[in-house]
Parts: sequence; structure tokens; C-alpha cells
Amino acid sequence: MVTRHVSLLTLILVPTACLVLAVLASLAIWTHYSDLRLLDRTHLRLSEQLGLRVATELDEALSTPPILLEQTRQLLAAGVLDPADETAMERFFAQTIRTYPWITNLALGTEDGRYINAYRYWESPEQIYVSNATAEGQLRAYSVDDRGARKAADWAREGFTVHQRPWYRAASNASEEAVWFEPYTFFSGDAVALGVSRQVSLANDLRGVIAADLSLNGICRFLSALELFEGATIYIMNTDGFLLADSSGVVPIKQIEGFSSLLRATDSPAEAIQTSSRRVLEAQGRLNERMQWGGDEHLVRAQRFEKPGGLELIIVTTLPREALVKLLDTEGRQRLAASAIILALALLVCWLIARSISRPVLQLIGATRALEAGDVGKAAPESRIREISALSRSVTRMGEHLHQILVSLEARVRARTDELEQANVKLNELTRTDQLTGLPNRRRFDEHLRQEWRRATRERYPLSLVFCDIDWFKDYNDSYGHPAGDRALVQVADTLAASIRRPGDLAARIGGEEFVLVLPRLDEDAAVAFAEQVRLEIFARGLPHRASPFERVTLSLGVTSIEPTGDPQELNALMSAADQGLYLAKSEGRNRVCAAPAVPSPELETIPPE
Ligand SMILES: Nc1nc2c(ncn2[C@@H]2O[C@H](COP(=O)(O)OP(=O)(O)OP(=O)(O)O)[C@@H](O)[C@H]2O)c(=O)[nH]1
Repeated sequence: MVTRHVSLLTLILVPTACLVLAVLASLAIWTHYSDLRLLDRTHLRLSEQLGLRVATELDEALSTPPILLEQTRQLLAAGVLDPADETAMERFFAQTIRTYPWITNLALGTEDGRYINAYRYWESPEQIYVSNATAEGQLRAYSVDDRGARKAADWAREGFTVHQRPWYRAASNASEEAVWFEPYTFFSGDAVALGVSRQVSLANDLRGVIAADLSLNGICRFLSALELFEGATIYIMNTDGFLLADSSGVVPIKQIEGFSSLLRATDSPAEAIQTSSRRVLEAQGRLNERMQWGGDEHLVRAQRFEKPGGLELIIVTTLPREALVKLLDTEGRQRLAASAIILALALLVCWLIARSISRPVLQLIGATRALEAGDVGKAAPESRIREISALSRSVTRMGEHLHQILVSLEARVRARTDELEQANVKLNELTRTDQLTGLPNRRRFDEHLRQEWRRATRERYPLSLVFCDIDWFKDYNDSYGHPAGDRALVQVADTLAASIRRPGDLAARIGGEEFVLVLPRLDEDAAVAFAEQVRLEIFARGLPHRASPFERVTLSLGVTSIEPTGDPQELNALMSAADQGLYLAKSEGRNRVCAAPAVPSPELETIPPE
């Protein structure tokens, strides 16, 4: 099976990156769904809060007319104000509406048909007017100054019947409670007004009706000033479906042939109002549902607003879902960007971590490969990671240990090699030495003879060879025993060894009781003299030999000499001549020296020089 290898960097980087991606993706999904839930909650809460704010504002604005009516009623009842004193009444009305900027009209109508009022137009609220009508229907209007005194006549009209006015009729049909009458538009066409009227008792029990009107344009301004996001609408209508105020910033009035009138919400040019109002009216002003228009889903919330005196209004908010989603999308994009940055940073950190782990590991691999290659002296690289550092120190120690082992091994091998070499020298020596006598043996003799023969050839001097053989040695052994024979051999060997003193001379044992002397630089005569000397020395030692006619141990010696020319047959000739000399010595009675000339002959077996 083939093992697939993965790098440490990949092993750390890929799973960590996948993990980070998975966490970010789960977070994104979770956030998305939690955003949607939050969106729905926010949607609802926002429309509730908007409705509440509008209701509060409306309540405050609409609380003024009834208060003014109550104040006027009390003053009339107490006789402080006298309807007969028109000038005082006018001034009181003019000064009162000047104090309340949203109040557009304060009026009194009496049962006997007289009428007194103060009013203002919406486009020039600073300018106050008064008007008054006689029981005969002559109506006169005047502008007034800051103190409420008539400044100039404004306009006049005949045939004014106060009892026909809607506000008068509304109150006179009711009890003494304040009654809200139908909303109306200013004949100037720039405001929608809402008013309240009530019956009052005047001096001498004469009954009359007082009324206070206020413009809803202030509410319109308040609605348009609310910070609604794009596509959101808020409007107020009455239960008959007439639009009183909305957040568009335009007063909801329709103009037909120079006359202004109230606009039905279902006729509004604003799609949000037109579409939602129908459903709101069907639901009688209580609604909280999602509706679809303009390609977006809207949350439509309607609440009723009621005040004593029969005022029933509906406050409607429509909030598009898309706008909120867009807000969330902006948030989402920011979150996405932040996530991308976090992801990039996380990947960078992963890569740094992976590299900080893999790099020292790779360096460690390098160090162990160096160890493998035999480079044991190097320290493994250090790392800041504790575990890798421990591993690195361990590899270093292993290297040092290996180094020590190697050094001691080398020392031991050197020592062993030295010992072996010495043993070899010794062994070599032993293989060239005769064990019994300690003299060089046959092998050493052969080497030495060749060596001296080559040198004598080179340097052109004579080379002599002497074969020595103990006489009647078999009988010696037979007479004295083999160990005694050995001792005799050793004594003869000692004598021979002692006889040679010059470099190049050699005394060797080449057979049982056979010895040889190699004598370079001696010619035949000198060699014969040397051999004679040796024979005499052995003889002189007087080693007893009862089986010998000389009654002592004696030597027979065969001498030969040559001036070598380099002919390989010369070595054989030397050997065979020395042997021949020895044969002569034996055959002529033993205990003597005989010489034989060394003659190289092709019949002789050739001893190779090496
Ligand atoms: N003790 C002892 N005897 C040895 C050794 N090597 C050879 N010999 C004996 O030497 C004797 C040699 O005998 P031969 O070759 O017959 O010669 P020889 O008796 O000396 O007679 P000639 O040489 O003719 O005088 C043999 O009996 C061998 O056993 C040795 O290392 N120790």
C-alpha cells in the first residue's frame, strides 16, 4: 500500500482554515435569522412607538380648545365677561387666541342671534381679526392691534345667521357638555381645522354657544418633522375617512373650482394612504397587519384616538419592510467586510502558526538527515516551541552521543588494528622462525638467499652458502633419546648463530638436523675458512656422542660460492653445489668441510628469484 504524505503546513493550515470558515459561516447564518426576527420585532415596536408619539402630540394639541371653552364659560357665568359689552368680549377673544398659536377661532353665538368672534388665518398667524354680527344678520370684520382694539374694517356681509353655523347647531342639540363638530377647511384653503363647542348660560339666563377651533396644520408639520425612514407614512383621519393630517408635509385639502374641501383618505394621491385607509376603515380603525403595495411589504398599524365630546380619530402608520431590510443589509455588508478581514487575519495567524511549527520540524529533519549522512558534530536548531525545542535538544544529544561513540569506536578500531598489525608482524616472524632453536627457518632462509643473491648481483660481490649436517644424529637420538637430541640441536644452533656477525649473514635451520649459513661478500676460500672455523667450534664444544667414532657431536659442512650474474639458475646451482659439498664431506668420513663449485646448468631445476 502506498502511503500518501501530507506536509505539516497543509495538515495544520487546511483544517484550521476550514474550521474558521465553518465558524464564520455558522455565525453569518445565525446572525441572518436573528436579524430577521429582530426586524419583525423592530417593525412592530417602531410603529407602536410612532403611534404613541403622535397620539401624545395630538392629545396635547386637542386639549387646548376644551380648556379655553371652560375658561370662557366660567368668566361668562361669573359675569366677568358680559356678552353685551362687545368691545370687552372682542378683546378677550383676540388676546386669548394670540396666546395659543394653533387656535384659529374663538366665537360666541347668542340665542337672540348675536355673534362675536376672534380669528386668524393660517398663512399670517400674527394678524388677529375680530368679527361681530347683529341679530339682524349684519356681519362686520376688523383687524385688531396687539391689545385687541379694532384697527381697521376688513370686510362686511349681510344675512349672517349664527344659528345656522355647524358649531352652534352641534352644541345646541346637545347638553351642556363640549361637542366636537365636523372638521372643515379654511375658506382660504390652507388649513384643516377641528373645533369644539358647548352651550353656556349667560346673564339673565340667556343661553348661547361658545366655540374654539384649532388648525391641524401644526400636527401636519409635526408629522412631517418626525424622522421617518424612506417609504414610511403616518396619517390621521376621522372615522368618516377624511384625511386630517399626514407626514407628507402637504396639507390634505382638495381644491375644486376655487373651493377647498377635505380629502378622503381613499382618494389620497399617496399610494400608502390610499391603499391602507380602505382596509383601516373596514377594520374600524383597529388594525395591525402586513399589506403589499409598490412592490414592498408594509406593516400597517391603526389605532383609535378618542376624546370626550364625540371626537373619534384614527392614527395610521405604514412602515415598509424593505427599508428596514436595507438598513440591515448595510449592517450586513459591514459585518461581511469585518468577517472577511477576520477571516484573512485568522488565515494569516493560521499560516504563521503552521509555519512556526513546520519550519523547526523541517530544520529538525535536516539535522537528522545530516546525522544519517554521518555529520554528527552539528547542533540541531533551537525552537521557541517547548516540545520541538525538547526534541531538538534530544537530537543534539543523540548527535553528541553518536559522535562520542564514533570517536571511541575509531580509537578502538585503531587500537585493534595496531594490535592486529603487531600480531601479524609476530605471526610473520613466527612463520619464519624455527620453534625449537629460534633460528630463521627454511622460508626465511629462502627469502634471505634470494634477497642477498639480488644484492650481490647488483653490487657484484661473491655470495657463499654453507650446508651443515650433524653427523650420526639418528644414532644420537637412539642413544640419548629424542629430547636430548633436541637439546643438542639447540646447542648446535646457538653455536651457528653466534658464528655470524656481519649484516647479510644468516644462520638458519632448514631441516631436521640440517643447518645453513648464508655468507655474502665471502669468496669460496673465505667461506671454506669460515666453515672450518664453525666445525672446529662445534668440535671444541665436545658435546658427547657415544655412537660417533669422534665420541662427540661433529658437523659435516658443504661449501660453495658464486659471483652472481643475475642468471636465475644460479640459485639452484648454489643450493645443489652446497649439497654436493656436504655429500662429499659425509662420504669422505664426516666432521669435515668440502667445497664444490656452483655451476649453473639448464638441467638444474630453476628456483624463481621471487
Ligand atoms: N631429536 C631430534 N632428532 C631429529 C630432529 N630432526 C631430525 N632428527 C633426527 O635426525 C636423524 C637424521 O638421521 P639421518 O638422516 O639418517 O642421518 P645421520 O643419522 O645423522 O647420519 P649421517 O647424516 O649420514 O651422519 C633422524 O633419526 C631424525 O629422527 C629433531 O628435531 N630432533
